[in-house]
Amino acid sequence: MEKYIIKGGIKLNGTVRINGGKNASLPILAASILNRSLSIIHDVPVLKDISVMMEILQTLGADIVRKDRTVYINTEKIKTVEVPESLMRQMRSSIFLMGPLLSRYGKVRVSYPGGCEIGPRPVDLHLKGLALLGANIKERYGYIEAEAEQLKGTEIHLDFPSVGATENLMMAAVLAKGSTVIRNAAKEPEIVDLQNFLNGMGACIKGAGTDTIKIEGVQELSCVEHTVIPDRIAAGTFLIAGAITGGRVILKNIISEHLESIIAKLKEAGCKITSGEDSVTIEGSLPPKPIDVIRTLPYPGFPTDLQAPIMALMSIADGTTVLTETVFENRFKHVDELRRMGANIKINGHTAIIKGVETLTGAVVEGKDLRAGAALILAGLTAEGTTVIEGVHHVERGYEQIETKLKALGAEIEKVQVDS
Ligand SMILES: CC(=O)N[C@H]1[C@@H](OP(=O)(O)OP(=O)(O)OC[C@H]2O[C@@H](n3ccc(=O)[nH]c3=O)[C@H](O)[C@@H]2O)O[C@H](CO)[C@@H](O)[C@@H]1O
Ligand SMILES: C=C(OP(=O)(O)O)C(=O)O
Repeated sequence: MEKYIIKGGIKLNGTVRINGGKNASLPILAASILNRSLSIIHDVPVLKDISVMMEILQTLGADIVRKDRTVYINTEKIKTVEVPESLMRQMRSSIFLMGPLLSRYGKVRVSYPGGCEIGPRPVDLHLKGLALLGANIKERYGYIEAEAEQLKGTEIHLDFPSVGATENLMMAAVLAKGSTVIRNAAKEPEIVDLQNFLNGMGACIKGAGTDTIKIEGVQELSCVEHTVIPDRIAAGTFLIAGAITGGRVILKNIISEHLESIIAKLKEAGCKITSGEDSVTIEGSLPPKPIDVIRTLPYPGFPTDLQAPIMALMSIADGTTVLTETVFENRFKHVDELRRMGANIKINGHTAIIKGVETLTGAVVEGKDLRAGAALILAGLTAEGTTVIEGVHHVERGYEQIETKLKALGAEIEKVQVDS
């Protein structure tokens, strides 16, 4: 078993390059199925979820080569439309295979996807949308099967602006006959990136980034070359690392517009932040000021993926913060672990009331999901003494070599192998 061991209390100082986004890369890799030819994708992060998606594509018959940060995928020889259950269960994003396979081959068979346990994560909106596009869907024996000789453009109104459903339906509609309109679509930057990738291969999509996306079906698609947008959640995490240590951190390769909601909250916490064209600098000052209210919301609201990290910061604020999680049912698994480190947090339904304490203290804790793990690393960076964090495999789903990057900023952090 691997663990992170952190000696806290060091102000971080230096520059970190933010890698291409996990959440942007995953649907884009799945979308490479659509062109039945070559996709060249730059700045694909080296992460567990990405290797699972590449393994799935390879199992389906795609040729994949990674050279450094660029992935070359040729999907000309896809030979099956069934994704093995063992791979489906490894992450939530395996559901992205449905739209492209159904659209391209008229058939798909997958099991229910896995992923972090942050509350129920149904796929009803994905399936409802695919059915509206004309798919005949059967859910039986733990599998979802969908068939349609030719998907047909239609109007889809999402009950909730689900990121994954918007992306899956965009991919499904690209080769459908006629026009599709997705209303109440999610507006996340990763959806704009997917639109740009798909349009790069010849799709005709407009409106990503707004709540109405229009897709005019086309018959054929071709090769594409694309660079994935920077990971705004990793960027937010490193900004909080600067804030929580009272340090000075410069992020390179970011799109500052994507960070507006987190930057606004970190300014409320008393941090000095300056944004350049593709960089941002944070200067933290301790103790952080409390942020009165934080509510997670779909983009451009405060991202649920930064809820746990900002809670770590507010644990040492000079006052009380009320933080409400509105996107996921059960995303407070970090709270008990932060309490072990001395945090004073009360939970009332979906709301956490965080009374800042003067210092956190090192303890043995477990990151039970990806962002919970990140929050505990952040807490460990500020805590007195040594923090041992279990659950490295969750963190590695979404952060590329986080320990190496934090070390380069001056942190005392090691990833160690421990006999379990
Ligand atoms: C790979 C990826 O991009 N993951 C992100 C994506 O996840 P994901 O695409 O799974 O998130 P969604 O936006 O779909 O989910 C938001 C909410 O909608 C619900 N829902 C979703 C689909 C559905 O069919 N039915 C339904 O009820 C979910 O249970 C959840 O409560 O957006 C989330 C919200 O910003 C982020 O936390 C994830 O990091
Ligand atoms: C919940 C997350 O990812 P996924 O949707 O891939 O589980 C995340 O990135 O925080």
